[in-house]
Amino acid sequence: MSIQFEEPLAGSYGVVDSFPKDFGYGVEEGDIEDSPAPSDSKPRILLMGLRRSGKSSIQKVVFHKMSPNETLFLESTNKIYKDDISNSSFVNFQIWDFPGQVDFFDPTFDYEMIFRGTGALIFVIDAQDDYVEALGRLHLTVSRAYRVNPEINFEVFIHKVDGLSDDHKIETQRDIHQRANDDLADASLDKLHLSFYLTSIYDHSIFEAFSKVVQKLIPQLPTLENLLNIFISNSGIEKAFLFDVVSKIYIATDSSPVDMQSYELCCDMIDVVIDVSCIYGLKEDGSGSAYDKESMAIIKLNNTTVLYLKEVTKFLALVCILREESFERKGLIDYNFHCFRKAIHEVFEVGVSAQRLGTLQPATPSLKAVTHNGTPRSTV
Ligand SMILES: Nc1nc2c(ncn2[C@@H]2O[C@H](COP(=O)(O)OP(=O)(O)OP(=O)(O)O)[C@@H](O)[C@H]2O)c(=O)[nH]1
Repeated sequence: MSIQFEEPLAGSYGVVDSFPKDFGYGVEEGDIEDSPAPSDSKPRILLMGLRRSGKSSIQKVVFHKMSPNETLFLESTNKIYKDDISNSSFVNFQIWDFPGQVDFFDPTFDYEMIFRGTGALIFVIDAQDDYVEALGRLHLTVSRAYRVNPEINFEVFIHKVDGLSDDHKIETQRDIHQRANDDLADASLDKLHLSFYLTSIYDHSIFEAFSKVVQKLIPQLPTLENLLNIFISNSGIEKAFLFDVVSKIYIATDSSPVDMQSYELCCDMIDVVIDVSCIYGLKEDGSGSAYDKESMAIIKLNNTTVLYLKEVTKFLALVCILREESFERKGLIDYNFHCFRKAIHEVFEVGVSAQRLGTLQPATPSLKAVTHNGTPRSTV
């Protein structure tokens, strides 16, 4: 990998001469848009938890733009609801929303089949309720799933924390963490790792948590982070997120720490851009798309910060936060962005070709392979 710094422009910024091209798969290029994965072989993200813990609300708010208040009227889920979101999103998964009363001892419930093709299991606990029963159910669920497929990422959403004070949130998280891990230790399941998140549909925490869940399932994540690091350090940018536009999940960011405010700002920018584009960007007969190759936006804030959004792929947008003085070198930023965009396309094209040629050797061969929009797909 070589990066050239352009001398006269700025001491510390430069032109990105080339991004790394060989990402380990090293095969011919292919078409990024075709070869969709058959829907049943897509990896699953399971949403499980007790009744009324908030599973359907999470799925509707994150992937279907439902406003949080509307979830008050959601009916209870009675059977497994499979939501395939890959037509509109980079997130090429099926989200399976389970009814709260799922019974592992019911012979018609084929949990072996379900867990075998699962990438992540999200267990939702209602933090506003007594969570003793939920902890018992969590233990039963994860221990069953782990025995069938130890590759699953186990994620616990301590949900509805909007009703809790800051102290109470921390105490609840500590208590749930402690009890859940004690239960696992008692069952000699110390290797089973649980990750915990405090979430609410009434703020951005649910999008942030889902971002982290999805990132763990993207085999190219280190490459994407590396590309973002190279891009921002050569362009004088403070923070950059690669967003899945439809869900506002960020699938990668540079390695500087994420602060919630920056993330919220970037999410809000996507909303503004898509809303304005829907109103004023479509053709007179209503045809066209609110998000396409031409999509880009610049928002200057009153604190000398600039937000810069640009289209990367059909599903992805780059949103950057930078200072006004750095934005004076817009030409340089745009040139570096051009190289960055090309590299991102190559990452996913290479993945698709490898899959087509059957030469891909992902980190966990039993589960992950790359699909047309870049996310892993099950090979079971
Ligand atoms: N305060 C608060 N309420 C929430 C949150 N998420 C969901 N809810 C509410 O919780 C209630 C239950 O939500 P659902 O999404 O139907 O729960 P579920 O887990 O899918 O329920 P079942 O389908 O019965 O398993 C609804 O009234 C939601 O509005 C949250 O983050 N905060």
